[in-house]
Amino acid sequence: MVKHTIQIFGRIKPTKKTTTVYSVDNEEQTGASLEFVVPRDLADGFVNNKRECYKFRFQKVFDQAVKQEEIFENIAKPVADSVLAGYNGTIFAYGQTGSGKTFTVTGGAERYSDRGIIPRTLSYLFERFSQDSSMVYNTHISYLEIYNEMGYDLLDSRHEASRLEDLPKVMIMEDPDQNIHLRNLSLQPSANEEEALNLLFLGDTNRMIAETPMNQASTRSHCVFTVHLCRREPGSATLRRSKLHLVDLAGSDRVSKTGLNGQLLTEAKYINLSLHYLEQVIIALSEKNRSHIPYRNSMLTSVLRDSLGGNCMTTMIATMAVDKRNLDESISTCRFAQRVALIKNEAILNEELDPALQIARLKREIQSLKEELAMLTGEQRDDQLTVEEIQKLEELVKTFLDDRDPDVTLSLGPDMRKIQYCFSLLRLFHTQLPAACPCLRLMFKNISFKMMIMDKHGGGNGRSDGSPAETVREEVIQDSYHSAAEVTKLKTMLKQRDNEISILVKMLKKEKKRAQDAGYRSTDTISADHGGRAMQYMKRGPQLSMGKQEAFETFIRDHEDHLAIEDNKNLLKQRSAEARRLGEQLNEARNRINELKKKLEMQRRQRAAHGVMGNHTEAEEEVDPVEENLCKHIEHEKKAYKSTIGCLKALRTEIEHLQLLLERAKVKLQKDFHKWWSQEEASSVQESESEAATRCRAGSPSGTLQPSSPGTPGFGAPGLSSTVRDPPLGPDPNLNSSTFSVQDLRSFLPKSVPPLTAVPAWHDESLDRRATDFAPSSEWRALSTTKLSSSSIPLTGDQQADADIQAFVRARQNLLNRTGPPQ
Ligand SMILES: Nc1ncnc2c1ncn2[C@@H]1O[C@H](COP(=O)(O)OP(=O)(O)OP(=O)(O)O)[C@@H](O)[C@H]1O
Repeated sequence: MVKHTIQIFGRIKPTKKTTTVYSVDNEEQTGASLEFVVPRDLADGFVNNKRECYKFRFQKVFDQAVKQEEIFENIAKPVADSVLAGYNGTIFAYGQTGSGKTFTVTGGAERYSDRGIIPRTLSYLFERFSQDSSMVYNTHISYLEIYNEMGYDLLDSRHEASRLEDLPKVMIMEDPDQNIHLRNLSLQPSANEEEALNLLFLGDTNRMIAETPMNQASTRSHCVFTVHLCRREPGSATLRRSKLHLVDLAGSDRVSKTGLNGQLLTEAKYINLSLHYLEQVIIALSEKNRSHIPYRNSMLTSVLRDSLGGNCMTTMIATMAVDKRNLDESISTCRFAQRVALIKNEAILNEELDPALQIARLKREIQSLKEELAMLTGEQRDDQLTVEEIQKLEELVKTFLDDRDPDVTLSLGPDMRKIQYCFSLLRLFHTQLPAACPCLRLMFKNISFKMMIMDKHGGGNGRSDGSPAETVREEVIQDSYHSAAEVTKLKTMLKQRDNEISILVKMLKKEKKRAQDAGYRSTDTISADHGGRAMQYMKRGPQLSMGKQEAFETFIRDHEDHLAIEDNKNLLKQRSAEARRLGEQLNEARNRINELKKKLEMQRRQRAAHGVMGNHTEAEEEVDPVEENLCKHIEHEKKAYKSTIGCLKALRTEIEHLQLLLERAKVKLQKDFHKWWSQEEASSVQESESEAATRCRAGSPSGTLQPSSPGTPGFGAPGLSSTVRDPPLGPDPNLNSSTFSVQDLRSFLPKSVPPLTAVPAWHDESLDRRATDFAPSSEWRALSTTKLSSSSIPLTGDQQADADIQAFVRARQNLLNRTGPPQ
């Protein structure tokens, strides 16, 4: 058992704004300290108007410039090491909204170097597994989100969550020993780093997609990413299970300060309540002689029960923003950390026996002891070997004979019946070999066991003793007498299978092409696995119409993440090219090694042949310089090969991460766009309605307005719900400006008015021309200078298309107002 107080670290988020006066001292003997100096006038009613200095102790404080790598090395690596040793570990980030919790735990969304604790820890763990061949490791991942006191499984791939409520709900269960179990939380196996990172990505994407429209999920919910580890020595019945929780808590901002109301206030209360219960648990744990710890008050404290005052090595990262306006929140975060530092945990090695394995091992031991006893007491077993036993022995002998290793052994245990049977098999084999020639003997070792048995018994007229060896012999004889009909039948079957395969290949190709056509992303940048989720999300919405697609492209160009995405794309291309180059180098090195090996083999054979001929001299027994040289060369090539593999592996990890970042950025763009688009549509409707109302009030239904006759461009058929405010100025000169929506217009029309033609004759070219000409520059400038409203665009009469065109023009106008036309 290891007694250990919770380790607390501070991390300060970089800022360009004026900061409060603070100092970090990491040189103190007792750890580190963080001190805030608050001018007395500012302190009034602010934090505590009696003090000017606030000093807090930490294990270490990471100031603004500290990079993710250092955070991982100092904070996460020691915890990961103890998890590898079999202890439970938890790292949780606590701090106000926007102070860098997600950045620290998961990482930034822009650069590979911004990878946070989770991806780095996964990378580290899998690297350690690969270095330790004495153990078998098994890893599972779970990802839980707690929002408004409800748990959700972020890794459920069966669900296409568009809302948080669509995700499976996770329930807390407690067994009689008061152990907590999370029902419905899936544990996903991950055999390597890539799979684990994919799970992280899946969870993060689910979290992002399922965000409530009103607020960012990361601010309002707690997330617990857990690595479940099981390790054992091969064949051992003892296994060690450990868990590593990596926790990104909701923002700790105080409700009173946030000025929220309505739904947000309810949520904030929940969050504050769960963080309040967390604080209560922490206070209770830091008080001596407290017998009751109120873990059950909230889901978060129930889940973290082991991490707080239990069997776990726990570390807290207090994240802080030090701009002036955040001073009081930072001080409150530090105060919380000081209380956490008082909590003592007792981590124990989670070792257990695998009952199934233990039983099997004991059974084997009993059997072996019985056989040994029988041998020692002379009580030989006289029952026959079973068919399975005989088959197993024959396989053992075959493997033994096929093995080129001169030190190979044949272990049969103490059962005399088995030993005798194997001897008889070996004798059979031995009598077939020309005794004088060792080379031939070696060659014969590679002759299949089946052939050997057949040879021994000649052309099938031997006596059948019913042993498996005999059965094999008979099978072989029968094989040779296959009738022509049988062969034809087999050939036909083969052909059928070939046909089936070619049909399947064609289908696969078609499917692949379809996926590529539909794909938003380019396949050279995004791996198939990673793309799945984002594609699902994109497919969920309706296909973008032309106008919307245009707006989307413009939106992307103006999006704040655009530059970062472009940078990452370029970096990805660069890295992919490097990876290709390294791959080619590897192939070349492999070929060179194979060539060298062949030469070496040849050299050895020549020398051996020399020896067999008997004309070798003493000198030839010595080390052959050619051989030695070849060996050195091979070693050298192997080293280069290994180091290239190392580089390629690192590159692969980086490429995968970049792919994930791009994938996530795309999902975010898509989501932001849909949100923005619906806002534009809504305001468009609102505006047109208010304009119409103004005109109605003025008593001027735009007197010149004429209901369109069939074939007249500009107005849709009754039933259109789009928001055509003005008749088009363009193609139809007969129509004057009007500011009616179609609904308004319809209310003026007699019921008997015949339906208007939905798609005017000029529509196609005109719209197509617009769609293609809408490329930046001329059209953009024209639009921006003439301040075109949606009414200046001729409409199609198609409800969906018209709505899109209207919204698009508005959106474009807004963008222009915001950013100016693109050059
Ligand atoms: N150490 C850092 N270096 C660079 N950027 C940072 C750092 N810490 C945070 N940021 C940036 O600050 C912004 C807010 O950070 P983050 O989302 O991690 O805050 P948070 O505490 O998780 O907020 P919330 O409570 O809303 O989830 C992000 O854009 C992030 O990239």
